[in-house]
Amino acid sequence: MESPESKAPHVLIFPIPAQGHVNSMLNLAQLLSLAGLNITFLNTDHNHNRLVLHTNILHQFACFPGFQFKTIPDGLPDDHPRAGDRFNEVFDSIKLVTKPLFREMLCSGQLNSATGQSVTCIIADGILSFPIDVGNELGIPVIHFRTASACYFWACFCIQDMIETGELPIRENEDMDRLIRSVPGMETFLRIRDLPSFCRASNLADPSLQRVANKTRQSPRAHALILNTFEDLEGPVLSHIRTKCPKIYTIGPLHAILKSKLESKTTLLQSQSPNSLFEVDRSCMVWLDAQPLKSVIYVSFGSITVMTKDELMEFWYGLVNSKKRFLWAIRPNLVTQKDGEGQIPQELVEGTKDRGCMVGWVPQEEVLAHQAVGGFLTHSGWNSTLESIVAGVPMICWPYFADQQTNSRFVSEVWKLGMDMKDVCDRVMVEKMVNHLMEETREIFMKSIAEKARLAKESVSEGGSSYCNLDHLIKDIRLMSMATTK
Ligand SMILES: O=c1ccn([C@@H]2O[C@H](COP(=O)(O)OP(=O)(O)O[C@H]3O[C@H](CO)[C@@H](O)[C@H](O)[C@H]3O)[C@@H](O)[C@H]2O)c(=O)[nH]1
Ligand SMILES: C[C@H]1CC[C@@H]2C(C(=O)O)=CO[C@@H](O)[C@@H]21
Repeated sequence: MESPESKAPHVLIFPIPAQGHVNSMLNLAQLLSLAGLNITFLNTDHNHNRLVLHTNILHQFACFPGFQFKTIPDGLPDDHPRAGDRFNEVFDSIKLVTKPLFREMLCSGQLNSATGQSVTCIIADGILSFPIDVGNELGIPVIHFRTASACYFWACFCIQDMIETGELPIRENEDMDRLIRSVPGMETFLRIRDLPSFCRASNLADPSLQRVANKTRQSPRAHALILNTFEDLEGPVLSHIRTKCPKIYTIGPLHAILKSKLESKTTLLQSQSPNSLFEVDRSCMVWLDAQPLKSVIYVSFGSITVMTKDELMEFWYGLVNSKKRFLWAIRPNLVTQKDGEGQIPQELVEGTKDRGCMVGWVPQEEVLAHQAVGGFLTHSGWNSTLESIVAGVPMICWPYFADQQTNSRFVSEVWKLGMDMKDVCDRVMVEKMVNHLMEETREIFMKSIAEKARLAKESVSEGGSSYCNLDHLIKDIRLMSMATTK
């Protein structure tokens, strides 16, 4: 017999094991916990250990009696890099190892909440479809949460149409600046080079292309779709997505809505730390404190970008030659091949000593909010893009893969929040772009990003679209749980 308490919603949250997915899902987990829901956050063993090692995450969630962490293997050895160039291996391993365990965990009741409640709703990463199958089998509603942008989601949704109209696969010697016609709403600005990176495959059977196209088309099977975006940013594209997925909860920027909800809860706010899988080096904040207002370009390529040593050197030379101050987060596994190894040229050593600061991993939200930061050279990961918008920091985009190619087109051409450097990596271009952003075009970009920052903050404030949508989502989850435990 179910007790009345068993009707309290118990939400299982399950991200794929990547920083950009884990941190936005953790933000959502905290928001739902604040609303009094029981939450189980299912992380891979590997990432859970990294989170525990580098953050105070256990302490941060300890105040929520209905919250628990559970872990599941991703099937990979601990020393696997899990970086962008090898992420297919992560997906293969999830399919082979994690998928059957996930089903088993739900069937066996291992994922019941701390108080014994069974799962009443699953919020699963939108790039995975097996949680929908498991949910259907067990009568548990599943909500898809796609952590990337809506513009990318829509481009992925249209891959099948691009194939049918012959726009894909991209032909040899194709003009990458040719406009794509089969993504409704983007006909006037979306070029081949701006498509999700997986569309660059010459073979339609390419596993990454197949995955992203197929999984995106599964979202209408979910009870609803959560997107970490806001209506005033991606309204037009959201209208298109709504024709396929009518129930969409736009509740972003999640980091900003969480911050605004925590503002009145001083003790909780104080215990917050970045949801980082890497060790945060705070020494850069001391360095930033000593720099003049808006003088620093912050450089980071996120958590899974990899580049060659030669590419790194082009960025380094460009930054030093620009004569601007720079803060560069260089992850330990950012550089793949050990090409061009040798001594660092003296001019780089000197230029960095005078004007630069290089660390492994920074507290990015704090860095972007620092008064010394005037620009962001980014890989255009969606969290970074949203964090930059909220902080009002214009961007230079150097997309690496996935949604980043599309995000950077929107940042530069649609929203006019910065410049796109995609497919180019040379020191002269880096220098030129940095100088443009930090000097010539600075006022224009600052004005447009300040307006977007205002809209973002409005959306997460009481009465704003994301604020209200989060309330609706919570109500929906409560209703679902009453239906599932009847
Ligand atoms: O030194 C650093 C660098 C990054 N971050 C944080 O790490 C996150 C990075 O996320 P994101 O910008 O989204 O990049 P990725 O880590 O590359 O995220 C993956 O997941 C995102 C969400 O799906 C996608 O948009 C990206 O393309 C994909 O690569 C952000 O919250 C940053 O604040 C830090 O805290 N310190
Ligand atoms: C590792 C990448 C494969 C696709 C994923 C994604 C998506 O939602 O499609 C976004 O960015 C990347 O982290 C994921």
